[in-house]
Amino acid sequence: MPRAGAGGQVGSTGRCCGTIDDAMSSTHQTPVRLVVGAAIVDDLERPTRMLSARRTEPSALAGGWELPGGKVDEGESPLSALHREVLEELGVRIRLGVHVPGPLPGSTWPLGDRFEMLVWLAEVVEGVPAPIEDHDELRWLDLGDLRAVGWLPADLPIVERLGAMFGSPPRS
Ligand SMILES: Nc1nc2c([nH]c(=O)n2[C@H]2C[C@H](O)[C@@H](COP(=O)(O)OP(=O)(O)OP(=O)(O)O)O2)c(=O)[nH]1
Repeated sequence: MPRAGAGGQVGSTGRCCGTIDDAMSSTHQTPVRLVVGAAIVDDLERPTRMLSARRTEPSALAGGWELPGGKVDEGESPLSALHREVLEELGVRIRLGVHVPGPLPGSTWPLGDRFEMLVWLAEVVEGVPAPIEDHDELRWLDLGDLRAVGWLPADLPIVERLGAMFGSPPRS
């Protein structure tokens, strides 16, 4: 699996190519915007729980649970964006684990028509997560019960994959 190394700068994903490096050094071939998300676990080496966050906006997505993260800004690398978003939203610094490959070219996960997401495992190295921005509640989920919250629809395949990675497929 790709390591969580330094990434190139990117503003959109570009669907042409087949690797995460392509997604991370896109040439803006489509209007699809790149989003990054962190599957934050309690311990990267021996995970037992994963953090979920409940969105507050926009109204169409409010109340849905998701992975902390957000859009990659123009001229920003995906990994810088992920660290920035997690710090802004939860007030914590993280250490990244493996990339969680998605099904699209560039190893991204589809989020409707307008967004694609790169996902990494992560653990907190400084601070205690709090719903500072964009969320009104955080919840640690047992890895065997990842479906305990109402995930945004686009997150369900990601959660399924994470459950398989953790060796405990989520209950339906
Ligand atoms: N962060 C995140 N966004 C997700 C997930 N699932 C999902 O469908 N999305 C959607 C919601 C949004 O339409 C889009 C990401 O936008 P965002 O609102 O999180 O990005 P952001 O924090 O940079 O927000 P903003 O500054 O543009 O307001 O992707 C997920 O697990 N995490």
